[in-house]
Amino acid sequence: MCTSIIYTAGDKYFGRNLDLEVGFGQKVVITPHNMPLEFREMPRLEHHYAIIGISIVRDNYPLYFDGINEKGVGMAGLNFDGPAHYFPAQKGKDNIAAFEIIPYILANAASVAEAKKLLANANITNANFSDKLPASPLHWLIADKTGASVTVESTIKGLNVYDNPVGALTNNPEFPRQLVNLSNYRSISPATPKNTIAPELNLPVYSRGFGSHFLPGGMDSESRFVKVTFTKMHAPAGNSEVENITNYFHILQSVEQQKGLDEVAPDTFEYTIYSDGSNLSKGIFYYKTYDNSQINAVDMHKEDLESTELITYPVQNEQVINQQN
Ligand SMILES: C[C@H](CCC(=O)NCCS(=O)(=O)O)[C@H]1CC[C@H]2[C@@H]3CC[C@@H]4C[C@H](O)CC[C@]4(C)[C@H]3C[C@H](O)[C@]12C
Repeated sequence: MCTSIIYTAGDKYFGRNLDLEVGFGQKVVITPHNMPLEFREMPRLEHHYAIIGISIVRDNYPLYFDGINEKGVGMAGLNFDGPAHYFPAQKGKDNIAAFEIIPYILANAASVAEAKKLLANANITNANFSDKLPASPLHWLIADKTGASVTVESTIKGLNVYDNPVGALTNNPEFPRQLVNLSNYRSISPATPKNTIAPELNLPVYSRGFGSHFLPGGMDSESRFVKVTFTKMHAPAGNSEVENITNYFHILQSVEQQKGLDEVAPDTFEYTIYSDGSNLSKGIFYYKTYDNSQINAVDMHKEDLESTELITYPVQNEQVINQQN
C-alpha cells in the first residue's frame, strides 16, 4: 500500500509514502536533459525535461517509483493489484509499457493538461522490463505546480484518466469508488460536533477532537484515503519552505504504516519504507526513511542538468540523534 498527495502552501509539494515489506535498493536518481531515454514502442528521446525522484536503475534505465520534472509535474506509481490490467501493444496507439509511463510523462509534459493530451491516445502495455522485473499492477497520481491532479488507471475496461479533486491517491478500489466512499465521512470535522443524536440528553464533551472520533485509522487503502484527505484538506500553509515541508511530512505521516501492524505474510510486515516530497516550483526533492527521521534534500538545479548520464544519490538511512548534553 502507498499514499501519494499534493499539498498546497504557496508552492505545491508532491510525493508519496512507499509502503512495502522489502526495499528494492532504490536511490535518488536525476535524469538530466540529454540522457537518452529509450521506449519499447515509442521513439527514443534524445532531449527532454529533467527528472528527479526515487528509482532503481537497471541496464542504465531509470525505473522510477515516483518523481517530478523541472516544469513542476509530479507522478507516482501505487499498487493497484486486482483492478489493474494492461494490454498488448495495439496498432495506431501510443504504446507505453507500465514501467515506462513515469519517465515518458515526466520527460514530455510541462503540466497535467499536457500529460492528459499525451495519454489521450495511450495504451499501457503489459511488456515486462525483464524476467526478473515483470510488469507490476499500478495506478498513478499526476499533479502539477498549478495544483491540478489526475488519477490514471488502466483496467479491463481500458485507460481512464480521472480528474482528482482531492489531490490524493492510495490503492484499491478504483478511484471513483474511493470518491463515493468519502461521502460517508461528510460529518468529520476539526470542530466539536453538536449533539444531534439526542439533544435532550446531556452528553458532555469529555475530550477535545470529537469531530474526528469516527475518522478511520486503519492501514487499509480506503481508511488511508479518508484520513489523508481530512488531514490534507485542513492542513495550514506555513510561512517558509522549512515550515511547509514540515507540514507536508506531517500530512503523509498521518497515514504512515508502523512496523508490526500490517501482516502481508506470516511474520512479514509492510511498513512505510520512505516518504518523499518535492517542491514542484523549486525542483527540490526531500525525503525521510523509516529508519531516518531527518529530512534530507537533493536540489536538482545544483546538478549539471545538461549531462548525458544519470546522477544518483544513495538513500541516507542512518538515524542521527542530536545529543544535547
Ligand atoms: C511495490 C510498489 C508499490 C508499493 C505498494 O503499494 N505495496 C503494497 C503491496 S500490497 O498491495 O500491500 O500487497 C511499487 C511502486 C512503484 C513500483 C516500481 C515501478 C518501476 C518498476 C516497474 C516494473 O514493471 C517492475 C519493477 C518496478 C521497479 C516497480 C516495483 C514495484 O512494483 C513498485 C516499487
